Amino acid sequence: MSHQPAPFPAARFRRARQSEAIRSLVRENALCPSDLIWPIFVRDGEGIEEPVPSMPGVVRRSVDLVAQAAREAFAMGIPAICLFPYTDPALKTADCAEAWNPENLSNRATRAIKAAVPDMAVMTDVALDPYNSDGHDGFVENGEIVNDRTVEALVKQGLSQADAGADIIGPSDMMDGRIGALRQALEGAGHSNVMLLSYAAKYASAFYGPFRDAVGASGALKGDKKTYQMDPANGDEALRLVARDLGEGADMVMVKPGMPYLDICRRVKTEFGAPTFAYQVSGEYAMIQAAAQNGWIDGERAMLESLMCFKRAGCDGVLTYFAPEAARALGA
Ligand SMILES: NCC(=O)CCC(=O)O
Repeated sequence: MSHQPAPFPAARFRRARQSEAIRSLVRENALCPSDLIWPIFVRDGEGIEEPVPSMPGVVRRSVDLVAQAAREAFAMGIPAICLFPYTDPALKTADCAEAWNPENLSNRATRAIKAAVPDMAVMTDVALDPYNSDGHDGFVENGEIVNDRTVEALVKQGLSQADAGADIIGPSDMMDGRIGALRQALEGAGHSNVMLLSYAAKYASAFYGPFRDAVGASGALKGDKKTYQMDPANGDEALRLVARDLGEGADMVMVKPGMPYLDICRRVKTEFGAPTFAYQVSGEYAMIQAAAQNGWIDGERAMLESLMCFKRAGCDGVLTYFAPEAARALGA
């Protein structure tokens, strides 16, 4: 910015901060429930809500209660929900076949939500980790996570999700070439309106720990995900990945985790101007909740501040476990 402010006292910046009325007039960004995508955990059974200990306030819900939660969230102005299945360990195999079972938890939950709240957008997760006995997002051969055979499986998984009624498919696997393969397959199967929200810049992060508890993947994972998820030291690479995924047919892109990566969000938005989302991941959620529960921070203020900062960094929206709480705090 080359513009120089007038010298003091002509310029007194505190004039614009003197009251809530004035502050609201000059506020540069706004946070609303329509900015939020709510990730939820689905489990088997009926009438079950089971707390996730490492994510205070978050539960795993059976499909019937997922539909009810979706109805309530949509009534609060939250436009989209994102499904993550807690898969029975007995269904986790090396061939990951449960991932494209039309009757798997994610597909059943999608159909239940679309039946209960047809106007709510349902987003699903494309990656093999919830179904893989090795806990990885791709197939493991001789200790290596193989790319191209995994992409073929991801396409089957994505198509089964689109067939179940998903509006937005979110490939979170970080294999190379999956966006183009999915886009081509969706077009070929008559799903040309199904959107791809690419987890384009997904980092190999320590902040995913509580999520792995929530989906029951902590025990299964052998090794780490550093050969496919990004090195937290890299920024330019994120731009190359976003360019690649937009070029292959992604409609929207994501940066993940969120709070430690706001510089990446800003660079992506400024460079491409595409719909840009951040994922405020489980570890970020858990840190705020744990500090609030200890009385160390004001939980509601910290939540709203963290979400507003995503907007300021250029994000069009945020995936956050706080979605319903934030919508309530925003007066929905
Ligand atoms: N594919 C989805 C995730 O890995 C979520 C991570 C988190 O919330 O920690």
